[in-house]
Amino acid sequence: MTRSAQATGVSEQAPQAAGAPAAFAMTDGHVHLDGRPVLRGVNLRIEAGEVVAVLGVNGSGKSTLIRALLGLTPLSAGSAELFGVPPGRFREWWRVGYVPQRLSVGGGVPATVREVVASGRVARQRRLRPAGRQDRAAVDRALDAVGLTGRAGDPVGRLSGGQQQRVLIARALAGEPDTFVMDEPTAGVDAESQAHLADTLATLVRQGKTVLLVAHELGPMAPLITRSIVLRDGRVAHDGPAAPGDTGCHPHPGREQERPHAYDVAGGPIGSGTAQ
Ligand SMILES: Nc1ncnc2c1ncn2[C@@H]1O[C@H](COP(=O)(O)OP(=O)(O)OP(=O)(O)O)[C@@H](O)[C@H]1O
Repeated sequence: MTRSAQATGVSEQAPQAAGAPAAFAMTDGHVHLDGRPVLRGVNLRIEAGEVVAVLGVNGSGKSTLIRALLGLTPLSAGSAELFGVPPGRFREWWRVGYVPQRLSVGGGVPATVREVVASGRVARQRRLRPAGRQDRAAVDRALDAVGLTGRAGDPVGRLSGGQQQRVLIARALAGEPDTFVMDEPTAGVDAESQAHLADTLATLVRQGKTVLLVAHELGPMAPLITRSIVLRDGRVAHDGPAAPGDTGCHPHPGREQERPHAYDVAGGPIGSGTAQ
């Protein structure tokens, strides 16, 4: 295990003031895609400072849930809020670092690693102002955090899948947000990149950042997770603390692969009706 994955220590950030709005909230959220219900009556509230894993079988609606929380996929019914504001009216986008499942600048775009990471500063920069010293320093720190300083000048297309995932994480870090949303950051990622991610995540946890991540396999990130939400067929099947060693009837975030996919609250396997 990497050094900081073991250090799940106390947050360096002051606790959230009482009465502060949740980082994410959804009330009776429904999403239909192609006329099919994908999210069905989801209720959840994620406070600032929580480190939450969203688990579930393929097609259970994990990506759709986080996209809906960010306003990237519209709700067909119900409501969502980001820091107390509906996503459509939310303006403080610098507060949220989103790490999508895949790098989308790849195909033929000759952007360098540094350029992609620097794009994470956009929400922080004032319009039409060139990047300043602070921006460059933030990009340098982000590259260093994911171990890609030496690759900064390389086209991203030349990096491995795991390294490209680290570029996306660095892009989110560069914006210095207080909240991270990561969609399967370890999917198809090599062991070295997984260890880097666990290190980075441990640092974020120590800093008191809010983290919401979708994962199939938590691996070295498992000890950092404070809460797990399991989706089943577009509904929340489990929502509770992810205590290490708690293998009772609750899903254990780090052991999905041992028991094919997540388990439901009754301890039985989640139906595979929606698996792809
Ligand atoms: N743009 C879309 N149009 C139509 N259906 C979609 C769209 N995106 C996702 N779906 C469907 O919605 C369901 C939930 O997809 P989603 O990607 O949210 O699941 P997931 O739990 O994140 O799956 P995975 O683990 O495979 O990423 C799936 O059945 C999927 O096929």
